[in-house]
Amino acid sequence: MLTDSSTRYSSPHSSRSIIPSKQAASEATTALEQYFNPRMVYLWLKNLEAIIHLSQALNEKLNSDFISLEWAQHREVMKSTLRNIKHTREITTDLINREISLISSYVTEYSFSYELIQAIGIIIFRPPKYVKTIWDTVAEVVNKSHSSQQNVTLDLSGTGLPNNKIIPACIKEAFDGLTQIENKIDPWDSRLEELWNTDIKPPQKDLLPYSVYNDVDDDKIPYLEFTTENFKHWGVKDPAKEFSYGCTCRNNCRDLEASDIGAIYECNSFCGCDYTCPNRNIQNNNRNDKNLQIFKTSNRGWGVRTLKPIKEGSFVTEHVGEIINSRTSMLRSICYDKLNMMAYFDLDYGFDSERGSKVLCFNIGVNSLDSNYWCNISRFMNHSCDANLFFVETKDMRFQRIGFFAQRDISKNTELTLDYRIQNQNPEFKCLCGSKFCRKEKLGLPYQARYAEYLQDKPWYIGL
Ligand SMILES: C[S@@+](CC[C@H](N)C(=O)[O-])C[C@H]1O[C@@H](n2cnc3c(N)ncnc32)[C@H](O)[C@@H]1O
Repeated sequence: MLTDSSTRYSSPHSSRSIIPSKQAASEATTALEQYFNPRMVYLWLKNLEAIIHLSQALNEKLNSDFISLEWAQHREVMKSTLRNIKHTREITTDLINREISLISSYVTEYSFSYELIQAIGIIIFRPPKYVKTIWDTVAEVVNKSHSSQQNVTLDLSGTGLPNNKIIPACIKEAFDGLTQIENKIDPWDSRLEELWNTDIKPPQKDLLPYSVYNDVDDDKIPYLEFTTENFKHWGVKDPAKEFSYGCTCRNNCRDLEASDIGAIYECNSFCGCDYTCPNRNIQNNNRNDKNLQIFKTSNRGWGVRTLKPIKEGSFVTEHVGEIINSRTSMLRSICYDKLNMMAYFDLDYGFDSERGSKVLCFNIGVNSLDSNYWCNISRFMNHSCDANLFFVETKDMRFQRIGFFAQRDISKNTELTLDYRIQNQNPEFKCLCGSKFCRKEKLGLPYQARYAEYLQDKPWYIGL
């Protein structure tokens, strides 16, 4: 709990107040200015406001520094953020003013409502159909828990994960409140759709960092925010010191070691080598993704291809997105899972950065990389059972990074693919990679064994 009393916030629905420190408030403002576009600002601001109204427990658990800013401060922060932030999209003053006024009108009209949630989602984040589906999904999960009068367990059967994910009571309480509001209010407002449809312009060519090609249909790439570096969502703790360990390679890592748990790591400050070590490509930002293109595939949505040949072992690009902690990832994944949206990349597999200990259970206490919205080109890379890229992780003490490297020589105009290893977790995934090694029906270990064999003796993690 915070101690300094520069700002005091009292929710009208609560007898308690939260007292943030000056530093926390200023950090929140800085984070907003640096990282959030107007849509995200609204999304998180209003979701947090909503949470205050709906659940004390959740309020304490989530982002208390930020929640505790006064509403007047929110507005000021929002305004300056909206005006100063750098966009990859065209955001006009008129749009900003209309968004502010629409949100304000919702706050006045409904205090907090399902409609407001929709407005937030639409204005900030996703087209209407996604918001509706997310809402229905969450409502379904929560309703189930009420009808059975017991904790709801997310069905993880078939994922290969322990089937023990219980939705905390505070989250159920929050969504229950929202569902009650939903029942009272007409769930749709044409103003929202109108705003969505009229004001959000497709990305301007010169603002997009990559070329885009579509000769399959008329689709435009989805509304996303492109970024070149990872950033941390609220509440993400840096990895504990114990997370890192150094290699004992000799010869400045020209004789490389393999990794222990199926992942490959870059060298770090715990290693004996120096910055000239060839196994430090991600941290030295040696990526080379200028010649990549986003293109529409005939059967798997968008994909990425290279317009120039790539040599085996080259560092192609980093996987960039938003680093979230396990709580945030659990909240988001309730929706993402059901919507078949991309899962996360777990950054510190096997290590709980919050408690600083090893974890046995996948995904609990670990930070993840979410590139469903903030992303770079790697977000469009499709899966292949015979992928031409592989990934390497850093054990960076500030936070980890993921790099994609060429598994073999890749000729120009070839699609770049990753092995999501998804069939091991989700047998429902219908792979359309078309490779002769496709494991549509060959799941599990046989493939892994073959993969290990394939990788043996390949010095493929050295950047060229
Ligand atoms: C990381 S996204 C890749 C970009 C995606 N194609 C798009 O248009 O946004 C992952 C999604 O692409 C699709 N996908 C990727 N590889 C696939 C494959 N081999 N077979 C079928 N679908 C695939 C699936 O819908 C998956 O959830």
